[in-house]
Amino acid sequence: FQEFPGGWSGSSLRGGTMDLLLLLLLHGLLLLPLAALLLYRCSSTFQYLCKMAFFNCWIVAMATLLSPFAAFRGRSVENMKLLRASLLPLKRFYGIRMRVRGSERLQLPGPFVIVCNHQASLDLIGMVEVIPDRCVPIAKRELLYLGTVGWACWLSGIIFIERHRRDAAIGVISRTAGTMRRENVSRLCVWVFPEGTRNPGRSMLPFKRGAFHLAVQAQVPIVPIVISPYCDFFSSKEKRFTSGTCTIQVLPRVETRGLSPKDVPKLTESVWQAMAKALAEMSMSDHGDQDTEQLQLGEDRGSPQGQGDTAESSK
Ligand SMILES: CCCCCCCCCCCCCC(=O)SCCNC(=O)CCNC(=O)[C@H](O)C(C)(C)COP(=O)(O)OP(=O)(O)OC[C@H]1O[C@@H](n2cnc3c(N)ncnc32)[C@H](O)[C@@H]1OP(=O)(O)O
Ligand SMILES: CCCCCCCC/C=C\CCCCCCCC(=O)OC[C@@H](O)COP(=O)(O)O
Repeated sequence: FQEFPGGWSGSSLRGGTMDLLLLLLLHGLLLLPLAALLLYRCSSTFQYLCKMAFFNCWIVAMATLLSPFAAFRGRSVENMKLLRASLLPLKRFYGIRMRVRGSERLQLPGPFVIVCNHQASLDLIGMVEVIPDRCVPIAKRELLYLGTVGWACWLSGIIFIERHRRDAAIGVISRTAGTMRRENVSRLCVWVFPEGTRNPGRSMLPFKRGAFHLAVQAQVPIVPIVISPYCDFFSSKEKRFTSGTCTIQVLPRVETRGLSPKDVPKLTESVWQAMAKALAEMSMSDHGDQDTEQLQLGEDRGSPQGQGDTAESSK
């Protein structure tokens, strides 16, 4: 290499450039987290995206970690305990305060079907707050293809249906009813989102009938659960996700003993009405807050089989 005036050689010049690049890279590495932090503080959209990314990453990470342990047991509803435990901390990360009302209504000795409104994937956080032991959700088949998440769901006994293949879905539901009847001794409960898809906001879609056929076929009670609207702290449309309070209201159970398939439309409608009323009351009051008096009035007026009181637990 040719000598430069001042004694700089080509290689030392290249070395200097490398040093400069390294310095810039180091600054970049230091500045990037700072910039991200600043953006997180200033932009609610960025905050929403980060929180949702964390939600999905957490689920994938937990599924990947836990599936091998669950696999030791094989496909079993007992694995739901692992899945539940892994999702329980999420509410703390997000600063979501959960209030559960009427949880004693879930302490039934026999099997039953839970029906719950479905606003967003965030419902998982509410679901794990109240889901009883030996209870499996019915989920869309697409979840089965989400790698380790699908594997974890399958190992936990989650029931998959193809929503667009009605006959196949009805077949799965009938077999589930059979299992519920057979496993009467060791009680199996099923959790269904009867809207059949996510529906953000303060209203509910008309219910699909599968959950109600299931309960009638198995001759087991239906326990409706209403999760208060997330609007105060979460909106996927507005890309907003802050901390907040969520109320989960367990409604009185509805008996199905003696009912036949022809009673299903009326049964579906009456449960929808009871849940819509509870949801409307929650929407009107702050954070889905409701006083006990209102609830008891609701029970007297509304549901066919009012049971239990309205104990509240705040977690
Ligand atoms: C760490 C790892 C963590 C992992 C976390 C993951 C956790 C996962 C959590 C999981 C969360 C996942 C959350 C999710 O994935 S939510 C999505 C999945 N859930 C659902 O789809 C809800 C259940 N679906 C239904 O109930 C639908 O009814 C089906 C799919 C069955 C049909 O839908 P469709 O739109 O076609 O119908 P329709 O309801 O208007 O009914 C039409 C006709 O069919 C009759 N009919 C219906 N059913 C039955 C029956 N069983 N026996 C006899 N007849 C039946 C009915 O009476 C009616 O006839 P008629 O009365 O008009 O004459
Ligand atoms: C090899 C493949 C690798 C795949 C990588 C997996 C990435 C998966 C990321 C996150 C998994 C999160 C799963 C959350 C499940 C939430 C359940 C849920 O809310 O399902 C929606 C369903 O009720 C209704 O769906 P639609 O509203 O009809 O739509």
